[in-house]
Amino acid sequence: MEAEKKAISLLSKLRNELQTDKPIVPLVEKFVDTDVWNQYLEYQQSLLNEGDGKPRWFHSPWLFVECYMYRRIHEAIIQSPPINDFDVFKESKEQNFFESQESIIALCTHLQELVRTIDDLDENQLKNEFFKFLQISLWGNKCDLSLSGGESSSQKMSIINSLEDLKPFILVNDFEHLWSLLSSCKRTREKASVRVDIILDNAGFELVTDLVLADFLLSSKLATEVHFYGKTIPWFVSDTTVHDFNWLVRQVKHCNHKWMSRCGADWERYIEMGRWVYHDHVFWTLPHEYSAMSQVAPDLYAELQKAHLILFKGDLNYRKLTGDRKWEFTIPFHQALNGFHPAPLCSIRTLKAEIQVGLQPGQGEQLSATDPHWLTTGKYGVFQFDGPL
Ligand SMILES: O=P(O)(O)OC[C@@]1(O)O[C@H](CO)[C@@H](O)[C@@H]1O
Ligand SMILES: [Mn+2]
Repeated sequence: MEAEKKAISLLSKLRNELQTDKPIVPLVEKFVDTDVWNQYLEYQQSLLNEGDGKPRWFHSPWLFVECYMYRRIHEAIIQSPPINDFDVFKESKEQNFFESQESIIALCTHLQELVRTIDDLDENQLKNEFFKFLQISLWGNKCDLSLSGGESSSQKMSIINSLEDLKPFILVNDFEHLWSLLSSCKRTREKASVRVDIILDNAGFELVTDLVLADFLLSSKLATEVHFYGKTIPWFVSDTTVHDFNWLVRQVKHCNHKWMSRCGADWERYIEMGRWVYHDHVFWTLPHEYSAMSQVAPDLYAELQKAHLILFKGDLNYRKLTGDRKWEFTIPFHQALNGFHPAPLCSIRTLKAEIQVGLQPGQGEQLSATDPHWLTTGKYGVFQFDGPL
């Protein structure tokens, strides 16, 4: 109880600093990333030459202060032993999973039925199925808990039946590039292994859509191994940690629905066999944009270079890919990536923040005229690809 009281008082102090636009203060508790964070703070400070020269909550880049807020929430917890590994968002992540049960059952059933006949599918049918699983994973990204302020954001309807209706809301669709990349890897068989890396976003329903996609990639032989990347600390409310990942696979396996538990058993086997590999890296919960990765986390960059394709899930990843800058809508994605190119990559993201690149001339303006909130509601999505150099 003493520890809880301490954590709560640190959290109210944080809320007060935020609400009254206090200066952003260095982190104090020693942790693996404390020094890197404080260096970044100094860097932000060096960019300022007005006022008292201190970055403040209302006057600093949103990407930076938003990440900082989640890092400070974590600091309040690690400063309060013995509850120092408590996940403040665990309950809402689990609730999202349970509330989406019916949709999850529908997805697992679809996958299991498909897998049984997958070898009989012709090229075109396989391509259609691949596109379906990608769309499921895309719209799964609507279900984050950060945009809704932690309020329930589960998937109650079966997503598979909505895919056709949602197609007009895909603003950039580079699906053909993904298909030709993976199908040519498979056809030419020049590579013994084909590796797809998925930079995960939210736990709960979205994670199921990602695992179902990853399962399809193996079952269809479009990939031979899938590597996942999650967060090392609770992040943006719903983001996946290793505990969420393992918890979800266990839950799916122990569910008393035949096809759902079959999925869970398959997934556990993939992990045991090393066909699915989960990676942790502290870089994902730093405030840096991804063009800084090769400098700040060269080991992670080198790991990503081993992939034939990297899928970046979600809105925050998109903001970090593009540096969260005020780009023109028509700037090419490749340019906005600012030199970040460990391997061919694709962003799978519903739009929840005011940034979008790579649109056709006039497309953004037209959307603004017809739907003023198109950038932030999660109603629209993209498959945006940056291919081999
Ligand atoms: O990365 P995700 O889960 O798709 O979205 C995270 C998000 O909801 O959090 C922020 C708002 O707090 C925005 O960057 C974004 O809309
Ligand atoms: Mn998220």
